[in-house]
Amino acid sequence: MDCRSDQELLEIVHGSRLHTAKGKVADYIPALAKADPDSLSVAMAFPDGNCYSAGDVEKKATLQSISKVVALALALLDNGEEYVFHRVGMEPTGDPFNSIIKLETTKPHKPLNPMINAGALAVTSMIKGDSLDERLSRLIQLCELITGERGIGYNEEVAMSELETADLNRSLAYYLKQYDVIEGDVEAVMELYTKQCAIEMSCVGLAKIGLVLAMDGKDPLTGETILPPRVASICKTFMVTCGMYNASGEFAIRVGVPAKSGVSGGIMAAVPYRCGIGIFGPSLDERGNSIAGWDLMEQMSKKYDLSMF
Ligand SMILES: NC(=O)CC[C@H](N)C(=O)O
Repeated sequence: MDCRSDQELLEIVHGSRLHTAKGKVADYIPALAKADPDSLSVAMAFPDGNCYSAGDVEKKATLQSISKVVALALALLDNGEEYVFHRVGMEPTGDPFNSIIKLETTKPHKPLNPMINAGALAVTSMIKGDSLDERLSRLIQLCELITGERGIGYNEEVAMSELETADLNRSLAYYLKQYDVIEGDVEAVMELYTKQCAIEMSCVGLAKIGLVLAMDGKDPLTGETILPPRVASICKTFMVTCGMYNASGEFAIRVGVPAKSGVSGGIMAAVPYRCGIGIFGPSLDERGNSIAGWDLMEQMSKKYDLSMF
């Protein structure tokens, strides 16, 4: 049985909210430390157009690593599979998202997948456009097309805060430039990447992204192809193998759906042919996933039998 009311979700939110106290808001990007650790919101979007939600649904938050999925889709559309995977691999790392270690030990020196920071920086550098503004607006336009929402923007304070403190990401990007994985100006890539990570939406927007991926790239109401099925399939596969950082294996066992998280506490999930799920809950566990969001996903997976395995 699928969810049929906001009230059903509210009951699950009440239970999961108890977990927020056990986690911690990300503070390595100083502006993210301002988030309310007790905040929690969830939305489930269905192919029939119904969307149920509960918690602090109106609150917008930044995508952070969830943006890596949309950026990958755009880089694939711009360059094709062969070009992209010549520069970025397809394997999970088992390491934290910002780790540099395998970049040096793997030969050739290309990032192992597009969901870790090194891989995402390479992918972002492949987005086409004549200027940084054009590249960013193409990415935002794709977000608008997928969510069906207009007026999506990015949070300037969060973007600046990350750009000023992103020394680790900067070192990953310069390392990649050395080995020609990133071409062109590293600082421009850094600026685009931090703005991309700071794109803002509510949990409803996240659920809509999940829904389009769940429906193989189609808008279920109009039947319009928003992303080619192959692109949607690649995105979902990476979400299963690498979407929840170095907790992706455990998440597959406990929840069993393609999902991508971000350090703002977002989780975007695509339950094949059933629904899209969006969550924001800024309090994180030690691996950088929303602690209450993870619990919500587990409870929803049990209640609605969501696991694809
Ligand atoms: N895990 C994340 O959400 C990381 C995104 C963040 N902008 C970073 O690059 O560190």
